[in-house]
Amino acid sequence: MATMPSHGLRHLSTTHPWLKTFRFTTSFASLASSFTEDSEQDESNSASSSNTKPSSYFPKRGQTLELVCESLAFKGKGLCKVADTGFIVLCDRALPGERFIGRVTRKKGNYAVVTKVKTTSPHRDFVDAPCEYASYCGGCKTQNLSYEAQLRAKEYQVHDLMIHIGKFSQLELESISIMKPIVPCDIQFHYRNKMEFSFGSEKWLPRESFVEKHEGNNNYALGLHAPGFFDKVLNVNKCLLQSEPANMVLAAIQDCWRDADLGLCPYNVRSHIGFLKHLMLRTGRNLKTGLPELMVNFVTSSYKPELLKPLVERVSAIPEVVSVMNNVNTSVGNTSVGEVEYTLYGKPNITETLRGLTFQISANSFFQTNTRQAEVLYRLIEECADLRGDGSEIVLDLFCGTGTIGLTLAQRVKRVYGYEVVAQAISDARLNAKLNDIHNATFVQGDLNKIDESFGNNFPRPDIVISDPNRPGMHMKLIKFLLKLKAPRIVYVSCNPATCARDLDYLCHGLPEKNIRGCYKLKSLQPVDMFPHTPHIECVCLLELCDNPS
Ligand SMILES: C[S@@+](CC[C@H](N)C(=O)[O-])C[C@H]1O[C@@H](n2cnc3c(N)ncnc32)[C@H](O)[C@@H]1O
Repeated sequence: MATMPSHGLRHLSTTHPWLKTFRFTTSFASLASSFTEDSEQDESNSASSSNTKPSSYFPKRGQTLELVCESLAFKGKGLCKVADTGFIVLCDRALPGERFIGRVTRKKGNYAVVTKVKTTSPHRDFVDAPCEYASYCGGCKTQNLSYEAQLRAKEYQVHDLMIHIGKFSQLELESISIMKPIVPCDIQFHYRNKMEFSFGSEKWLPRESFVEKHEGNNNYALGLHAPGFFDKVLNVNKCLLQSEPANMVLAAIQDCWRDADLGLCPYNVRSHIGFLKHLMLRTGRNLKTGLPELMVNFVTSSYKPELLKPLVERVSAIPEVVSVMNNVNTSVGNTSVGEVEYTLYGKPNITETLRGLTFQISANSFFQTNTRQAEVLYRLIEECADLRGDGSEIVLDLFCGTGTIGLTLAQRVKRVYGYEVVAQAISDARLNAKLNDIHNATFVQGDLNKIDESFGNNFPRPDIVISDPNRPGMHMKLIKFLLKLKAPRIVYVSCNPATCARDLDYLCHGLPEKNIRGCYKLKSLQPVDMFPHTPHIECVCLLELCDNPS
């Protein structure tokens, strides 16, 4: 199989007529194009659909509207309807119940995007945001909403998407309890084990504090990109989502990196000149003591260890820091994965435990970002898998990453087969199997968007398929493969309820216009909150093969 990662959303926008008619439906399910990251593609589809269905109402760009936010849509945007028209507008940082004046900034197919000009009456469930950057930072968007209200909004979103995109009935979802209440995250701050900050030569400042343009090092920033700005960075000294020791590292670096004597300058994403690109902080756990251990990863545009030396000395003095890495990325792109990686201090990886197994995490390997809630998620997956435990079953782990799900099931099954596109993740998965003395797991690198007829020849028919794709969901080729494979049970783990609903629809109801028959029944759907204060929602879905597929 080829190994080029690709995005499977193209088929979302072309095969679903609802995408073209959402003007006439009421909920954010109809705004699925805005739920996806490949919005360029979907925008053009929505725009062309607006030509085919001319609307009687469309606000003008620059027009101000008085709006009330009804609910939260994908990416945490507030969904509002223009009074008397039902026309849908989306507004970043508008929260349910909030009445506000919004200015139309963009028309997107059959809906518009507005920016908030002024709140006229606040939203329901208001709480003070503990983070000083909460109003600007792109990471947390709903810190001002009580956690209970955040959970309600997420649950409502999944429910609505399952009805409008998944085409499941309210009766199915509610009366026979297919949809379970969302599982809350018991820790709502300091839950992230990985944060990536950017160095920038242009500090982003909120309008009210923008007095004059700062020159020289005063304009340098280390933090998170302000939403919508690829070149401006909001300087942050602390992030309430990461661990306390990670905040100590961030503070230590902030304290010294601008010192002119050090000769350090951030990489400028416009001129492509400069040295420091990103700072990645990963928190793991010391297996002997159970205490946190930290990896600090400097991503730079070239290899100049002498320049990093003062920073390395500073952070390695923090007892929790056991690894300082340098990923050298010479490309003009903004990614943090280097072409070459150097260990500047300590060891090249950190460790973590999950479901009783040990995992080694390197700078660029994928690992669930909320370890504590991943325990909950994996327990739910295991419950859905409902293994007999007699070592007779075969598990197919699709989109296996570093093998974590498959490995946590391996001890109770005959064999696990894992597929994943990233080569490094596959070598990590094999290493993790060895580390845990697991010998019945096979991990194969391959692109699941590019499977052909031969896919499936190298493993026996599985009893259970686990599928955990990233946000674009499953490619139609894979859906067709699964419908042909007819494994008795599929556990679908999703981080995007919109594409999840679409894939469940295909697997359960088929696609009659393409002569594709669904053969699964949705038995349970469990939303899980892995990332409080952010718009992200995880779902664990159990599908069982129908006796008599309709
Ligand atoms: C949400 S992660 C799940 C990882 C893993 N199951 C876990 O729980 O840690 C999705 C994984 O799918 C992989 N992936 C994305 N597109 C893929 C493709 N086309 N073919 C195979 N794997 C892909 C990503 O590299 C990533 O590791």
